[in-house]
Amino acid sequence: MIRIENLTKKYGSFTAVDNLSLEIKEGEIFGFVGPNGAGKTTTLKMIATLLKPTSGSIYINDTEISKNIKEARNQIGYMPDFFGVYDNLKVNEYLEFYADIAGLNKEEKKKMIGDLLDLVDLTNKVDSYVDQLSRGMKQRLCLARSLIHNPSFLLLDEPASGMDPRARVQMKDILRELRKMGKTILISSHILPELAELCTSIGIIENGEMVISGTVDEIMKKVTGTHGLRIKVLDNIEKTVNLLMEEPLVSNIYENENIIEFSFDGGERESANLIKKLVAQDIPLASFNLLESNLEEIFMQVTKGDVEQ
Ligand SMILES: Nc1ncnc2c1ncn2[C@@H]1O[C@H](COP(=O)(O)OP(=O)(O)OP(=O)(O)O)[C@@H](O)[C@H]1O
Repeated sequence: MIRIENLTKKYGSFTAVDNLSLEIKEGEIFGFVGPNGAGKTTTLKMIATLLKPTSGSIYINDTEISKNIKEARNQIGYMPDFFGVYDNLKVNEYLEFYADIAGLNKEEKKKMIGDLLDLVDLTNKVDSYVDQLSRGMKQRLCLARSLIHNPSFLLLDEPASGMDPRARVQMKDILRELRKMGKTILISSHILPELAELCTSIGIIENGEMVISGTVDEIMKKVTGTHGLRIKVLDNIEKTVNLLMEEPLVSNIYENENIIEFSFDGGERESANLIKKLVAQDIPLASFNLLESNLEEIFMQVTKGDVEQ
């Protein structure tokens, strides 16, 4: 568990992180979202023990990190937003270098590097020069490096930035795999919809302050009071619309061919009940999704300071 209490970082008289608190439970993927310059990198660096907070506390499993920096570093894997330059270094040499720093013995090193190359799908690039890798490959190598000492917590600063859509999907698959392996992950991004489908919780930061945090569902409810849902039905559209009109949690129904969008004032349990009802009425439901565009709107809304906290 990572817990941050009233964290503040000042650069001279400028406050980059302002009294920030958050908690990330074990096994979560927490999305840390905010516009450029919001204070994400500064926060991640403080958790990674690379930057000293001006005030406030950071706990890893109930131990304040400044009390035992070595132990905190053992537990944390940090992937920075910029990848350094490594002239004349091959992929395996690069990972061996970091494995040596982490103090792995020969056998551990061989196994760990093999496993990590497999995880990030770079096994066939083991003899390539790091500088000659594509951007996506470099990002994946950097992720592998952050995992070399087998940390429980991962801090990833914009891991998919600059990647093409295919590479982003691949990065997301790797992150899901890491979650299955039991890692707790904090991932920063300035793109909210990209994180929404991956993360268990989200915090939105602006001007160093946490504007809103919670599960995607909770945030949607806090901001709009409702979610936007989109369903696709193969036929029986009129019957579906009539059924939806009878639902007290449904409003603003909009229909376009066999796609129906509506606002829904309920949580996941209520959504599940709605699906059950529709299917029980023989509605051929082909898909049922949360409207992603609403997340964009939320981000725009909260980062304009429109939201009451
Ligand atoms: N070493 C520094 N000295 C002075 N100001 C700094 C320093 N590092 C960061 N800042 C300022 O602190 C603020 C927060 O920066 P930070 O890099 O944490 O934001 P960010 O949310 O990670 O942004 P981005 O998405 O652009 O990476 C910015 O206004 C930045 O200019």
